[in-house]
Amino acid sequence: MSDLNSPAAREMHTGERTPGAQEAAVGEGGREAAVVDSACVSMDSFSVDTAEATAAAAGGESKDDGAWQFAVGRVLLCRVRRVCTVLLSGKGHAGLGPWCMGLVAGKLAAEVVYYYAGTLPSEFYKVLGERDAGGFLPLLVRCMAIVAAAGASKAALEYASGLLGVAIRQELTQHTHMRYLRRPGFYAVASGSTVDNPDQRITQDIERLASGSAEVLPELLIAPFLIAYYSVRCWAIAGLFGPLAIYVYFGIGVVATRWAMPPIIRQVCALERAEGDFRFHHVRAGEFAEPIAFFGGEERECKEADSALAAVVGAQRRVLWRQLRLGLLTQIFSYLGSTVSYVVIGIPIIMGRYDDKSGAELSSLISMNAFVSIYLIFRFSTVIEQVKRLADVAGYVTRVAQLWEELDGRASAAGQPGGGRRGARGTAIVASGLAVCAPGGAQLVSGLDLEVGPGDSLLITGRTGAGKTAILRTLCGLWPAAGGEVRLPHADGAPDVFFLPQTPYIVGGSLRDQISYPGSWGGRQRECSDGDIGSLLSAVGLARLGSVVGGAPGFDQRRPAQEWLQLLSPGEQQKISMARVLFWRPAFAALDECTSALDAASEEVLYRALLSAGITPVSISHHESLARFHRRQLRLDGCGGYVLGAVG
Ligand SMILES: Nc1ncnc2c1ncn2[C@@H]1O[C@H](COP(=O)(O)OP(=O)(O)OP(=O)(O)O)[C@@H](O)[C@H]1O
Repeated sequence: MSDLNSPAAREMHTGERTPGAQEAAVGEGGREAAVVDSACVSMDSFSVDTAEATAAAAGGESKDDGAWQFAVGRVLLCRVRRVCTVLLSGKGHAGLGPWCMGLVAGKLAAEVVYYYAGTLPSEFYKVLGERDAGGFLPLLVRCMAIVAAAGASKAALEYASGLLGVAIRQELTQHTHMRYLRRPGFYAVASGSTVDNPDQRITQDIERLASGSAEVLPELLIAPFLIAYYSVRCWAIAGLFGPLAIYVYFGIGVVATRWAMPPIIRQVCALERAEGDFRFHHVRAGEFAEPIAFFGGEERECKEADSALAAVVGAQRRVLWRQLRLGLLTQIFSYLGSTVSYVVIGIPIIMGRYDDKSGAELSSLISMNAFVSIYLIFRFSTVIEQVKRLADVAGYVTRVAQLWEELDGRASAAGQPGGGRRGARGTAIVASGLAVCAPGGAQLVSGLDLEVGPGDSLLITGRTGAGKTAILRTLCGLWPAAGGEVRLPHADGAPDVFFLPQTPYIVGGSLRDQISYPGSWGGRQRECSDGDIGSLLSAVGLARLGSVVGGAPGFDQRRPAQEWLQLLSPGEQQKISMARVLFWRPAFAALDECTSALDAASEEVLYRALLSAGITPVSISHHESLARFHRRQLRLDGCGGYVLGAVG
């Protein structure tokens, strides 16, 4: 481990997670975080993990595999344990433990059927060898019934295993949603670059983890029972030498796969990252099709897409290469297994153990012996093969757990005292000595003293990049205050400031959903009636939208977000956003260039509607024409300083 904790190894740390966040996760994590003991996520293993991820992402192997295996083993085990804890304490299905146990019981029952199917050849050897015409027909009927039952149980078990995969996926995804889609983690993780492609981890990696483990786990769980049973049977027929030889053979297989598995986990992680980047490129190209077409940027997009594809293909090749190493081992192990079975069967025969048997009895015994020992070897081979699949599952466990750990870090960092603080509730927006810093640490505004009371509207201006939006982010709590204090007015136990971002957010759903988004706000629930929709559309100058959707009967007609985006121009999207403010009637509205796409007349209509609804605006704008709707102006100089005064 020491070489991996060296400064050189630490230099490889990519910033995928900050050590501070990691320590915070250890110290202040949630219920599941507590399950992961601190040793699991210590700085040592973290260094190894991120250094390795860097190497993997670069497609290189900079480290000694032995140390990597140790780190993977320790960290990975804790992550697996965490996933299991989530599944076993699941809320959605009253825990998946009974589910899993049911499937294991089913598999064991099916094994009884397979056992009887396996002994049939031995019985046929005996009946046919003794030319027993009377026994042949009943045996044939029994054979058909047993083989049909074996086929039916295999199909039923595949169905049950598929259902288990779906249940695991639902449980893990809901657990992730609960942690991801809430403050403070969502904004930081979704908008930052702390873990790559969180969306892919939630939508795809969890699914692969679930389907993979639903197939692998029951096999591994029944393995000890079957191995014990067939060991006893093998011992009874071939003596102690039989199971002993097979055990030694299996031991060699375990050591070999232990050596070949970790590089696959690492490459699966790198592949998933490349897949996520590739998909992101296409999602973005679709989202920005119009600007790309206006720019004539298709050729460049094609080059970028090809280079993202090249990264995926390269990662796939590396995974296949690592899998070949493990595949060679598992396949050779499987095929050599049949040779071991000949040894197990042959030695007792050569030693004269069955010399007293007739020809038919010996054929029957050899067949039975072959079945028992080959089945025991098959069970061991299955374990080794499942380990190969487990390597892929482990890659997905790593990616999903990394996302959880990042969310833990965010949650606990939010609870820790930072440079600034959020003070007691009041009736005004107050900033005292507020220092605003960008996540990289660059100071944007310092020593800001500000109080905006009801009716005391404020316009924030300054050159591009001066930190106007940064002030709103800090007031809202999306960014922690680097120093000083923030206080927000409260009503119904929640902040009474509606923050409207620079980019309008149009959701999928009905017109009623658009206007009443986010459904409940600031601890308030409000019915959005047909009358509300009609009057709000008129207030923001969007009455035409009412007729476009077909009047009141069309207010509840659901449309995908994409369709709304085609139906509404950027200016109309801003009007819809303003309709939301008017619908929720907050005491204050923080408006970040919310009328930037509107003509002056429409801007005036919106601001008059806001003021007559008694909403105090705190606006960011480059439009001087907006000054007349505000009492005071905060001018940022772009160097950390500011001037606050009356509009004039
Ligand atoms: N997530 C981030 N990480 C690092 N720096 C950031 C981040 N977000 C914003 N910044 C930086 O903070 C500075 C202020 O950004 P901000 O969005 O507040 O500017 P602004 O004054 O609102 O500009 P504009 O008039 O263009 O909207 C910018 O230089 C920007 O690069």
